[in-house]
Amino acid sequence: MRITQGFTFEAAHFLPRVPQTHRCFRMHGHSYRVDLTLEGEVDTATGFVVDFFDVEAAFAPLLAQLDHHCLNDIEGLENPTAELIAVWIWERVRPRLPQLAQVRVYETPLSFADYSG
Ligand SMILES: Nc1nc2c(c(=O)[nH]1)N=C([C@H](O)[C@H](O)COP(=O)(O)OP(=O)(O)OP(=O)(O)O)CN2
Ligand SMILES: [Zn+2]
Repeated sequence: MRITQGFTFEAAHFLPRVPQTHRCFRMHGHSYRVDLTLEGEVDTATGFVVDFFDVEAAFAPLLAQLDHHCLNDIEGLENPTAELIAVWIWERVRPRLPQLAQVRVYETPLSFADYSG
């Protein structure tokens, strides 16, 4: 069974490694969405793979770091592409939630990156 909990946050960023003529070289913002997918057996007692509340609690400190911040200022996110944000989240959430199977980061409603370790 796979379950998914979604989160949203607002953040500024720029992409320092694209050409200066690329519009993403300039500071701008996105309404990001993060989907955390967890995989496992359904506990017969609770009916849960993992309690969604536990997913929220595990992600809360990261959400606080990301929301309404400039992502480039965050350690490990100096080049905050959707791909590298997904890796950054994976590395910090997986130790708390070993059932984590995928991190999906939407930079726009139509553009996202998936990471599964
Ligand atoms: N593989 C990736 N490509 C791009 C990334 C990325 O993270 N991974 N990021 C960007 C920029 O952050 C850019 O800001 C993306 O957003 P946007 O310019 O809004 O892209 P849209 O295509 O939705 O813009 P429209 O205005 O709707 O055309 C670029 N590439
Ligand atoms: Zn961008």
